[in-house]
Amino acid sequence: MSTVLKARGLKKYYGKGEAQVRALDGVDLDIEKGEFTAIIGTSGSGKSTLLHMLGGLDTPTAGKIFVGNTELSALKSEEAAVFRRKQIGFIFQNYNLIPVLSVWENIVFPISLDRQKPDRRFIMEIVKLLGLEKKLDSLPNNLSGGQQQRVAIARALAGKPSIILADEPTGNLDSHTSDDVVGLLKMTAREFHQTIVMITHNPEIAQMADRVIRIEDGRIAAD
Ligand SMILES: Nc1ncnc2c1ncn2[C@@H]1O[C@H](COP(=O)(O)OP(=O)(O)OP(=O)(O)O)[C@@H](O)[C@H]1O
Repeated sequence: MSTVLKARGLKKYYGKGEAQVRALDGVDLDIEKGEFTAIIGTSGSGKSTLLHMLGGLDTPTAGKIFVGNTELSALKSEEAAVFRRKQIGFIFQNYNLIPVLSVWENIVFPISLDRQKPDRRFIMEIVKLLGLEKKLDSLPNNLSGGQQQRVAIARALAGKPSIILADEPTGNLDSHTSDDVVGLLKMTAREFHQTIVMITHNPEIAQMADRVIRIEDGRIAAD
């Protein structure tokens, strides 16, 4: 197994003095290729902060993050954005689809930002696995929550990133749809050898993971 994502001495402090919040307070973490990791913990424990740091969406107060052999935390913001779009797919609770673009356009949008050609054959494979082939011309608002999240999964996978980071992706879905969506995510990621790190409040969803990490007060409390 090889490590695809590594954090060392990761800290994120917000504010100063009395009002300072230590959202992350020294996290060391190694994520292996192909692993499906769930991150659990109470509200405010630092889960989203950790995920955002791991994906380079925000910069740490201290510590380092490596994606493969690249130190993400050392890249300048424009470099980091390009690197991120190639290596990391994000899935959020609120889907974050663009309402005026069709399903297909949403799926290929991050690829078009880098002026690359989408691999249509590969994306159609994902679309079929996710059961979206009849929805490609629809607008996101005409889809159910579960369908919208499947579009967000297809978008995250479309650029063939090595890592998928998902922040409470089933938070707006009923339990049956949640199981389906995570099952599909797990299946597609396995098919394409991708690594998943997913925040969840749902114990059933956490049970579907290979590894469960509990965050408490900005630190890893159990692994
Ligand atoms: N931009 C910010 N400015 C100040 N404090 C912040 C900021 N973002 C997060 N925090 C604080 O950092 C701590 C960790 O927040 P974080 O969102 O990482 O928790 P979480 O475990 O993801 O919570 P939830 O499960 O409710 O989403 C909280 O105390 C939060 O209030």
